Amino acid sequence: MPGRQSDYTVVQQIGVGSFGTCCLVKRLVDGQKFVWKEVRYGNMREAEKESLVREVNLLRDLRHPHIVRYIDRIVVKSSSTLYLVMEYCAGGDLAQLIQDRKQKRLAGRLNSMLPQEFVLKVFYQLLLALKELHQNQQGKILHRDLKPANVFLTSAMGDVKLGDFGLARVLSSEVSMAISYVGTPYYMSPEQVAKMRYNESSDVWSLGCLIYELCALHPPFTAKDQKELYGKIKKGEFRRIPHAYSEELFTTLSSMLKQNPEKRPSVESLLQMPYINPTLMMPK
Ligand SMILES: CNC(=O)c1c(C)[nH]c(/C=C2\C(=O)Nc3ccc(Cl)cc32)c1C
Repeated sequence: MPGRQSDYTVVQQIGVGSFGTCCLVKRLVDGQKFVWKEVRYGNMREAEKESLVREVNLLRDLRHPHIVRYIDRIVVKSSSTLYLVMEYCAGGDLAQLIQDRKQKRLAGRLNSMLPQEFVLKVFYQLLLALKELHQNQQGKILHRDLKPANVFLTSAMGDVKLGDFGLARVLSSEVSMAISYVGTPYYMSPEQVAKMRYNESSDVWSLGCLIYELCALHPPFTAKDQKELYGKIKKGEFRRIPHAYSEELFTTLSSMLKQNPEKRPSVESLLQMPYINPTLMMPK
């Protein structure tokens, strides 16, 4: 049964997500911390509202260790606002972590780079999350907005959970594009630039961009404006990640950033790589 706003108290605003404000909240009955995200549906068309309800019901039923758990939903009709109550991730998001490391590098501090062991852990856990979404029993879910700000840490340098997804599919393409790409669309795939269909291999492209950025502390394609960025994405040239990271990892990322979606590795094939999947390295 859906909860009520009065079941929670707002502790503080902690971010502005792609669909609205994020607040740290406490459940009054037990003091447990959660995050709720406001989704203002007042300006949505009827069809969008109906698919939003279907999408939230689908996401509510997802249970996976590397996907942020949807806990509850609260509808406040008077303000046409949906509050999605979700699992609290005390480590914040990967965008903050990358920003912190960039500050360290600018300050000339040593060890500003993220350890390869941590990068590979994030790589593996996000592959498991994408596998769960793409092979979901109730229908394939594409993330469509995989980026550091949508990946959350359970603690500092801890495990990661994928959040803030699926809703982009609900909204009409112009609305979701407008909201999803409030910032610069660094992770947009060549097929999205060409306004072609988005599919699982587009999520693989975005994951390749994300893991590249964890290594280089900047995306593979950067530009001063969107036109230049789209040109670079279509050209497909990018520098090697720092040599502190293995040739194996750079080769894998290069395969994920292939222009032709059909040439990119699948999530399944990436999970079969022993250097990524620790369960494959266990002694027989
Ligand atoms: C400065 N921000 C933070 O410290 C922070 C922390 C500790 N957690 C978060 C964000 C979330 C969090 O902790 N759980 C979430 C579930 C879904 C979404 Cl879209 C966001 C979150 C943030 C933004």
